[in-house]
Amino acid sequence: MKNVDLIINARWCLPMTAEQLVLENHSIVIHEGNIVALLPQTQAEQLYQATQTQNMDEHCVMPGLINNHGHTAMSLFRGLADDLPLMTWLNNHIWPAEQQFVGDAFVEAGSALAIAEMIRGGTTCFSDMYFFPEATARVVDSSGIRASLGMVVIEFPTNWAKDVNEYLHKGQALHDKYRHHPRITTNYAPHAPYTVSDQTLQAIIINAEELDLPIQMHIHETATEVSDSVAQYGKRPLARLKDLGLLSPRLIAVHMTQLTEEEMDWCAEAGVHIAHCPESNLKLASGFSPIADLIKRGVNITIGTDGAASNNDLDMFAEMRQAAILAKGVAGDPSVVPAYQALQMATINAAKSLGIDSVTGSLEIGKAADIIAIDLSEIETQPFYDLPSQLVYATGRDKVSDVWVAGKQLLKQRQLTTLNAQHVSAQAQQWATKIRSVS
Ligand SMILES: CSC[C@H]1O[C@@H](n2cnc3c(O)ncnc32)[C@H](O)[C@@H]1O
Ligand SMILES: [Zn+2]
Repeated sequence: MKNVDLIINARWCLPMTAEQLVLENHSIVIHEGNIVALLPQTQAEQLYQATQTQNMDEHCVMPGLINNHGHTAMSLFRGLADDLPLMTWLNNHIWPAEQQFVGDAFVEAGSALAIAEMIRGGTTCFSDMYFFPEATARVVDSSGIRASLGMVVIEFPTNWAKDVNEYLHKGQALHDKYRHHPRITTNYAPHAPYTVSDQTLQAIIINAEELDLPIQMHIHETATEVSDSVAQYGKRPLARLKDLGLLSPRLIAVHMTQLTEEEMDWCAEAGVHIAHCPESNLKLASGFSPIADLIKRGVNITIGTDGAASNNDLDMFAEMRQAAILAKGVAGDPSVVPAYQALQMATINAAKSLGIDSVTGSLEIGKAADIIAIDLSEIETQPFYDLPSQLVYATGRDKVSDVWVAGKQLLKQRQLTTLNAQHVSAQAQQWATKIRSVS
């Protein structure tokens, strides 16, 4: 008998390693944060002795979800400015509010709120793009979640940095500080084609190559972005970025709602990843990303919620369902984006885009134990025929009962274990009082 830290016995297990592989009555054996075995429960009982055993008798366990694009601290702006198109929302509401309120304390409180919501919704890893990422990093560190934090660049002065040099310098400092952290990685995060110059993008491409990092950027979010670029540069944004050499497997292009056939071919040829944010795109009426056409070409599609100021939640279960359903409507074909594919987008595809698929994104021996348990015993998930279908089309985030990241339990029977829910809520309410009083 081998001694191990934890065994999770699950009625159903969806490891996300091979299409439609559903394991029944299996055990996930975890030691020092990693998965050391995944085998039938009867065998596990003979081979391993665990310090702790968790029986998930009516649950499905699967890899934690990866929210591949968001602005965590913006959770404090949830509901501040709704029902507006993107540029009105940004220019008249969000950017002025950010100028007034965003700082280290705001980002720490907003990140705690967002991370608490994500853990309760089964998200074990997120990719972020926001100011004061060191404040987010502190909450990532203390909460136990996993994250890829953006080294942001936006070419106007903000409370975070006054010019490009300062943005790049502060980004580099973040990278240096966390380069050996077991759960924090970094990415370059130039905001958008309309806020970052050619020269800066060229510098970012070189830096990303040197540090071997992904680059995330809002691209082709709206038709206005595309027509403005044609007026300013004589090119659509993607053509401009292609000429600069940005299209590569490093790039995670966020949104991509406006795409020609030729542009989709470029993405496929260059190995560009896409962070599809269907709810944010729908709410801002930005358009729809043609993900079924992109998938046909072999483009790796991942899913993000975007910030809670535009979504207005960080619910990856809702986002998976929206991605699957919207794709069918846009393609006029119900067979596109079946449930399993939506689950892949929210797990292994995102891990690949972030360069962390050797660590997370599926339940496999040697990977970190980033695991969620979903209770399938309730009325809403009866009867039961097909596990992926049930998870995407019938289950909600409220059915996530338990969450582990690197083997540490962050949610236990729906209770947060590393964040104080009352304190997080109280802080958010205090910020709202302040924001309300001056808005
Ligand atoms: C450089 S930090 C991120 C920056 O992006 C803003 N933002 C939030 N959501 C969106 C979106 O959907 N499109 C473009 N920009 C967005 C956020 O407010 C920060 O200023
Ligand atoms: Zn965004």
